[in-house]
Amino acid sequence: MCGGCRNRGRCRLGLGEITIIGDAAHAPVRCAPHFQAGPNVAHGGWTAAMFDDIIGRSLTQRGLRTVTGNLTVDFFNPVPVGEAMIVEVVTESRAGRRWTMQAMLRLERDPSPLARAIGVWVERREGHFERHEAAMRDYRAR
Ligand SMILES: CCCCC/C=C\C/C=C\C/C=C\C/C=C\CCCC(=O)SCCNC(=O)CCNC(=O)[C@H](O)C(C)(C)COP(=O)(O)OP(=O)(O)OC[C@H]1O[C@@H](n2cnc3c(N)ncnc32)[C@H](O)[C@@H]1OP(=O)(O)O
Repeated sequence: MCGGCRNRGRCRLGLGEITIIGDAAHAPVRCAPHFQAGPNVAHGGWTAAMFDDIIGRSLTQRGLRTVTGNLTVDFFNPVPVGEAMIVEVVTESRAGRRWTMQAMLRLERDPSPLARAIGVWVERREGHFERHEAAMRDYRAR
């Protein structure tokens, strides 16, 4: 679970446990009603956040310490609210600290993709978050 929900013990985005199979992964997801945009349709930001979280956590579960460098989402069809869906993640390539990842979202019982994400995750250098904290302390002291 990400830092925002860990203490609550419940993923507010509605994302399930990730299963890792080699360099791929999959997870059950369900868009919570409070992310509704159009009638019974998920907000596009939910779809992007869901992909970001699932891909990022799948890399964490594989023992990689990464941050999202970029993320592009293609929306093929409306994403329903409250419906059981599956996200499937694959590793496209790796170059140094850069991991190019792709993921698809689909209904649980239908193989057609509703949305696709492609993005680059960059392995963090030691002290990544500490450097950020220090930079923010300097900024606030200005
Ligand atoms: C949502 C996921 C939750 C996952 C939580 C999981 C489990 C929780 C358990 C424990 C919790 C503990 C810790 C939690 C840890 C992480 C979770 C949070 C993840 C995030 O919080 S995510 C937030 C959004 N994310 C950012 O906040 C990134 C902001 N950014 C930067 O911090 C820097 O920008 C950085 C680090 C990306 C690079 O900086 P840097 O100085 O280390 O490295 P440098 O610039 O030299 O780049 C090295 C190579 O990456 C290439 N590269 C650089 N930037 C790129 C880009 N944008 N796109 C494509 N490629 C890029 C270069 O081209 C070069 O490639 P090459 O080596 O081939 O030349």
